[in-house]
Amino acid sequence: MKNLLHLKKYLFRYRKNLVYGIACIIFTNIFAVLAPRYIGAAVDLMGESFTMDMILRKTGLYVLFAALSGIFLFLVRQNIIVASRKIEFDLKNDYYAHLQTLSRSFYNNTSTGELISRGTNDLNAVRDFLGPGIMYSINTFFRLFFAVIAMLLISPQLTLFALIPAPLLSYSVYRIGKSMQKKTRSIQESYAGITNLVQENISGIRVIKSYTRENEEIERFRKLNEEYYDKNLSLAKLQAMFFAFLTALLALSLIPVIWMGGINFIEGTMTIGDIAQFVIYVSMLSWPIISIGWVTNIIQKAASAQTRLNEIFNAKPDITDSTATEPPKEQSTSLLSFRNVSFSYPGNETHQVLDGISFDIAKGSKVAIVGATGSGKSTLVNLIPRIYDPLKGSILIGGRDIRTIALSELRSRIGFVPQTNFLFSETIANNINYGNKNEETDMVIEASRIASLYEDVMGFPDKFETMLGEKGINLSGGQKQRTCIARALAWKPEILVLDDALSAVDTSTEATIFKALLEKLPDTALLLISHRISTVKNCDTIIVLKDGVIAESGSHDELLAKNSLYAELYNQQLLEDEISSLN
Ligand SMILES: Nc1ncnc2c1ncn2[C@@H]1O[C@H](COP(=O)(O)OP(=O)(O)OP(=O)(O)O)[C@@H](O)[C@H]1O
Repeated sequence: MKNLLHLKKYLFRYRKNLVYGIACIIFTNIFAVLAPRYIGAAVDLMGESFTMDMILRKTGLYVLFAALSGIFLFLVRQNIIVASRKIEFDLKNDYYAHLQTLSRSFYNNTSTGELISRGTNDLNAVRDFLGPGIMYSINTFFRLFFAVIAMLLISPQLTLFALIPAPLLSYSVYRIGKSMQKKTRSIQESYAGITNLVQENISGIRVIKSYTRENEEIERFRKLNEEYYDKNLSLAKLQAMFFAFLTALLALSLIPVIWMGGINFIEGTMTIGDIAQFVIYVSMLSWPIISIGWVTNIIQKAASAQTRLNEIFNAKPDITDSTATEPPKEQSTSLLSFRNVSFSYPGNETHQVLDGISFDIAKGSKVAIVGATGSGKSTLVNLIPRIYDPLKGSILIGGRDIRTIALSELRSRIGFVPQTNFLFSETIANNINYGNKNEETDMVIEASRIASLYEDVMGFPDKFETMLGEKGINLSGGQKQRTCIARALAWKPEILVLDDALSAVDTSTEATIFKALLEKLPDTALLLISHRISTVKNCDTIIVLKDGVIAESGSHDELLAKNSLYAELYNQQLLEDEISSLN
């Protein structure tokens, strides 16, 4: 329950709405409880000599009070339900904004379906508590308070009889509600499973098709969908029983009132009007009494939903932004320096992915990183924009430890093209211009020219305004990679990192892009991860990684002269090229 305390700042923010809402609850109940008095009086008049005028006056007053109660009820909803929607709006924004702050390691351990389910189902449960939950709790309190006073004024004995079934009514609703809640939770879990499957299948549609697994995937979906359907049906059955049971229980709760009221009438201690008034009060109390059980469930559901939301809200980014403006650690002529950097992934500390990495990169120099798959190349470059922080050692830019540079500044100096590219369902121009706040068409064109993308784009009917499908599905693999490179170039970076970002581009296009980079961006330092020696050999320095350690480094010629790892890689590729040219 204490998890719900997280909401107090939101409740405080909309305190005006809540206070007005509570005031309106008091008024709606005062008028609602006063109204039946006029029905009682009208019924009593009918036992005496009366005129239509007298009856009309009483019923007119009833209508007036009922209308006033209705107006205040409308204002209650206007204030409390509207406040709950505003809080839901703020919570959703805060949830999404918080997700944006979390580090890569958080996303490594949390599935997308889980995050979507928390941001929708759990948030809805919390909203139900803030709106109907709070509204019905306060309403129940005041309705009981005023109605019971009115009933006690007529007959304390009959009040006691009228309230006898109340605890049973509340408890039954609570128990059945609990069971409904369990079923609802299970439905939500099924739904999250379906969401995950659909999302994964649509993203992986190419793999599914190429392995002709369509029927298996359809069957997998059918099974999950069937499970979802069965669970929904079971809940619908329980709900149908629940409402039938409630109606019966409500009808039964009137029996003691009519029975005791009848005795009192015969004894002459109560009038028919009193009994009519009482019956109205009992009916009037039935929903608030039911809502005690219902609201208890809403609160419990909201408490567990808020616990799950708090797990996300309390998750802290591993990478914290720096506001420090420390002076440079060392007077450096290098743009980028690694100083004895070691790293292992969170949760897998026994596996040292990088060990004692040290090197320097000067402004404008072109450096390649090569090595066998899994040797730690991507991990190394991921440390530069602080996707992860090193466990030991430090990384410096212009002599400043990157942990002391504001993340926005650090990342604005780096153009990063990761191994797995990602494009938004937007126009090509907007994708290239993604990192830049101002539209600069010239820059988009220039970047696409350097990335050898310009001619391709000009061939599309809508040119730069061509809309991309999800993840750029309507582009070829090479076009996607080049669009991602253009996006990084449009950022005008000091350091450009290409992590195997040209793997889907043919050798001659790769060479053209490399040449353009040299010509157009002479001051940009390039860190290029590639398995293709034909490109790598043109770099000023080549760093060869082996099992997370720098095995050797130097220029192409120097490394060939060493006749070690790099030479082996080179000879192997020469051989592969020869074999493929023979085929
Ligand atoms: N998110 C992660 N969590 C845990 N371990 C990881 C993670 N990413 C990579 N690794 C591990 O770190 C090691 C280095 O991976 P990395 O991706 O840096 O290699 P790489 O040299 O870039 O390989 P490739 O050439 O295949 O891209 C591998 O053993 C890999 O299994």
